[in-house]
Amino acid sequence: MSHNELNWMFANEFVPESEVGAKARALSLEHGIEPVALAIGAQLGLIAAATGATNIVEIGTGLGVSGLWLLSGAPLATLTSIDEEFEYHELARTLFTEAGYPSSRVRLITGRALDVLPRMNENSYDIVVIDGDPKQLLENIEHALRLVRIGGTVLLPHALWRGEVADPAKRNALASAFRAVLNEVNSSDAVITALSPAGDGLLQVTKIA
Ligand SMILES: C[S@@+](CC[C@H](N)C(=O)[O-])C[C@H]1O[C@@H](n2cnc3c(N)ncnc32)[C@H](O)[C@@H]1O
Repeated sequence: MSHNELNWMFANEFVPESEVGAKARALSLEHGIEPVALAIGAQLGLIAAATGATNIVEIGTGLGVSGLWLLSGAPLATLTSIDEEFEYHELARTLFTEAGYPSSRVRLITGRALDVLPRMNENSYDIVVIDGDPKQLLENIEHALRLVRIGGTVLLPHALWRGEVADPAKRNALASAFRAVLNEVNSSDAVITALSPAGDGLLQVTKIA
């Protein structure tokens, strides 16, 4: 195994997950949902804490693994999380409650992201996490950059999409869409960007203008 692979595994296994988080992760896998990697979860929590986030939006609740990490860093924040699956929201609600987060602070909106996002206020949120349908990545990024306030951050787990983004031989639609997003934010003067190779990649984009 290469040094990079060892570091990657160590960084992922180094992070302790809460009891409810581990339960949500196990349940997610049972339901065929891919939760964010541990290292990504920890990074979401850290960014929520470091930015003093009070208003967070998430596209793709799943059973709440990423949401629990976000709230672990900003326990007083309000999380608005969108998912099209009502059953997932029912389970996620139970898990958020079990973790001690009241329903007043976890707003679960059941619906399709592209129906819900246009109704949300622009320049209003500290963090927007995009973890919904990757086929709608370009539209979701556009909405996320609209919703986040100046100084706020858009977070994109899976930004390296299964190792395909870094492989120029992979030219399928998803790999190309992720590459297009990376190129676009990299060349924009309106944002500051960092790309972490942890998990399946985490793109971090802070809006500065
Ligand atoms: C990768 S999972 C999210 C995992 C979650 N963030 C976590 O860390 O546990 C993607 C989620 O997006 C939801 N989803 C897929 N397409 C969607 C759409 N068009 N609108 C809203 N939610 C969608 C799926 O139901 C699924 O729960």
